[in-house]
Amino acid sequence: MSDQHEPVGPPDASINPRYSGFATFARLPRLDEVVTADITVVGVPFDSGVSFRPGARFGPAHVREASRLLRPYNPAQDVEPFTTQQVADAGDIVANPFDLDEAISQIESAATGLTDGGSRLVTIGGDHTIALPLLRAVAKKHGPVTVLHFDAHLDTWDTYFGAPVTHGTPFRRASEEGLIDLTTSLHVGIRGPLYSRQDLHDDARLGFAIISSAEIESEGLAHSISRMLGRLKNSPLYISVDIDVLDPAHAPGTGTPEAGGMTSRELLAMIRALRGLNIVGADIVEVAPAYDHAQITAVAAAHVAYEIISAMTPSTQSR
Ligand SMILES: N=C(N)NCCCC(=O)O
Ligand SMILES: [Zn+2]
Ligand SMILES: [Zn+2]
Repeated sequence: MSDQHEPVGPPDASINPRYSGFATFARLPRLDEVVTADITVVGVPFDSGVSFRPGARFGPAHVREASRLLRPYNPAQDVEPFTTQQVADAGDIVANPFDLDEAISQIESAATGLTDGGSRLVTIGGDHTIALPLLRAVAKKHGPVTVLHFDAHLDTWDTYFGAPVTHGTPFRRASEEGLIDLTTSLHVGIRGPLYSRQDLHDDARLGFAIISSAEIESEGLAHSISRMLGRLKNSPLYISVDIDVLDPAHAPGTGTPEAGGMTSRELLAMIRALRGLNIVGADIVEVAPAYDHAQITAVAAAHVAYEIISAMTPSTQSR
């Protein structure tokens, strides 16, 4: 935590209209306007890894725009995430749209640079490919991490068109590379058709347990939360939220929508339950504004990021 300096929060919305000015996440200061940040929000406008609808490269700008309405006090977690600690927006990481390998290494090195001073990253994508370089950066610092992955999709497939690095494959690569804890990692919200039964066997072998969307419905939210917490233990936790974990009614603006998903209320409740765990980083990916309506998806993503940042906030007002 940055001591000596009072945190700079968002400007007062009753003095500066919240719809004016450049969009940073939650109207927070830019990283270059503060001395250091405890939590850094960064965008990765990259979607060259998608298998279906493109457009998640425009996700960061869309989520920032919708995040203008967020307020400083989060009653659901009883925290002031922007007062207790310094949160700042680092802008966007440059990722080459024509060279996937270069993009991946640009993301890894930018993420490494942004976290070298101890700041934790909350990344807004971008398609799910970006989770791989982000996990590489996180595992360099923390060793293998618990991955808590909210998604309709497993994203542990092997290749698409022979390509090993895509938005459907980041967690297989991460598992193979030893970036994740194989005994504690978990998918939440899985549903929909697969390529074959084998997908589930491979997924288990790669280190993931599953709380499906159907299980949340049949067993209830409280049961799912306790199953989730039981699996996670207390190793360093990385949270990856593919916004398509939400039902298309709650998140139409995404590239590979699947019917029968979670509500935003359920997702926010599951994230709030992570408070107090050792969250070392997070991403929110797959927001594709071209398919969004009335910012439905972007509002959900902004709130997901806000709840994650709140869950990362120390409870004691330690300043
Ligand atoms: N990561 C996301 N959103 N989707 C992966 C879907 C891969 C497929 O086309 O089967
Ligand atoms: Zn997905
Ligand atoms: Zn995904």
